[in-house]
Amino acid sequence: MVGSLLASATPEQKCTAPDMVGYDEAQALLAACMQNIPLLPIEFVSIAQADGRILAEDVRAVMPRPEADISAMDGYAFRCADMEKAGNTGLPLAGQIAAGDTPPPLGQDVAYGILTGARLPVGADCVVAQERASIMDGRVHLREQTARSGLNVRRKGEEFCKGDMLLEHGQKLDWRHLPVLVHQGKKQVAVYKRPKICVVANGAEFGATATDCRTELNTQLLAAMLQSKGALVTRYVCGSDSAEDLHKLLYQCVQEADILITTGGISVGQTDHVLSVLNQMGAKCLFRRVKIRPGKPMTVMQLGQKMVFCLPGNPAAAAICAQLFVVPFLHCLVDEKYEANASIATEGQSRFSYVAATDTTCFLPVHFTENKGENSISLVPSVGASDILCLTRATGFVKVSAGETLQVGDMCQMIPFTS
Ligand SMILES: Nc1nc2c(c(=O)[nH]1)N[C@H]1C(S)=C(S)[C@@H](COP(=O)(O)OP(=O)(O)OC[C@H]3O[C@@H](n4cnc5c(N)ncnc54)[C@H](O)[C@@H]3O)O[C@H]1N2
Ligand code: MOO
Repeated sequence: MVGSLLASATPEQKCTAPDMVGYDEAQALLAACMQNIPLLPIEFVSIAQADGRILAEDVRAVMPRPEADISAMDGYAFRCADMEKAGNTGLPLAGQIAAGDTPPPLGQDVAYGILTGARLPVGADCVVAQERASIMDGRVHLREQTARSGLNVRRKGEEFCKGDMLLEHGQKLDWRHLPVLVHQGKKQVAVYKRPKICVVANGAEFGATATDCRTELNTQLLAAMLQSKGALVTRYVCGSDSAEDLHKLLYQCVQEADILITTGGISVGQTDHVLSVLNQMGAKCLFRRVKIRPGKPMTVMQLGQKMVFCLPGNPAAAAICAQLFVVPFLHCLVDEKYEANASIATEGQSRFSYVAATDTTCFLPVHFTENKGENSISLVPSVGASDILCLTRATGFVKVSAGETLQVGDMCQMIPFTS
């Protein structure tokens, strides 16, 4: 089998689109293509189902929080000026207010017992904790503490006022955002539909008949990465080197997914069928191969309205290419603008030097540390594009553009890995 493959070596997979484009050109081609791709449709889900979804509306406060002046302590509420005037005689206790009660307005020269979370009577402007007061003959006396206006009061609107922007469109929702939505009385929230993605690995080394069997890794890696961006991912493996098998699988995936991602089989080897199979299916290349390391075989195609990202097979290359091209693409489906590496880069001083070849933009796994206000970025040792352990040691990557040199001590930008 090995002999026959070498003997019958055929020309590499063909594509009429720009081949071996520079990194910036690849990003520009993708950005231009994005202009014709509509945002994802919107759907309404209950708050209980909103975790992990991307918000498709701006949420402004329809009510303030706190909704009224609220006691922050179990104690006594009164008007400061009344207590000051009363001095040693204290103020008579006019009643008790618990959370959930609607108290009557505060009368002149009286105090109320009040519990944490209870609404202050209109007219009261402070609360003294019960351990800092004493009751004698039904009157409240202060111990050691002088009252001041605002003491132990959670002021109406101190967290936010009616009309304030609470959550912005495009926000990925998690447990932190749900109380805000619930507080605003929302039963449902507008979110973007999850794009359906099929991630397809291929290679006979992952099949049951392989004599030198390998463990397929990339579909797990990519599914986790893209699910965290709001996508619904299904994983498939074509465990053979047959173009027909791959064709069948990709055809099925096109029926079920909005976006296709392949990994492996996109280089120039005899069994790299991804490009030719997709071509046969009618897909057109946006760009074929990029002058980057890792990830040179990275190819993007369009099959009708559907995008197909053909990632390299080497796991670290697949991961970096997904971060560079697929994650910004997903971000763009819920935002109007395409931004490569939309995540905010972190600046630090390089602890290493690196010279990028004149024609290749390099992406290096790095570790970011902060010590006494000094940000450092160190190179994570890696044996190359197949290295999976280096990904666990790295917090992100640094781009060194083609022909550029990074020196020790230079300021550089780490693009953090998105989870
Ligand atoms: N003559 C040339 N050979 C290669 C070139 C080249 O330009 N000329 N490019 C090299 C580069 S760079 C890369 S990257 C690889 C990528 O090739 P493919 O994307 O076609 O990937 P495969 O050949 O299928 O696999 C490469 C490597 O990765 C392993 N792999 C593949 N898929 C997975 C997976 N899902 N999980 C785990 N590991 C996977 C596979 O077993 C191979 O070891 O091509 C170079 N060759
Ligand atoms: O470009 Mo490849 O991804 O280095 O092995």
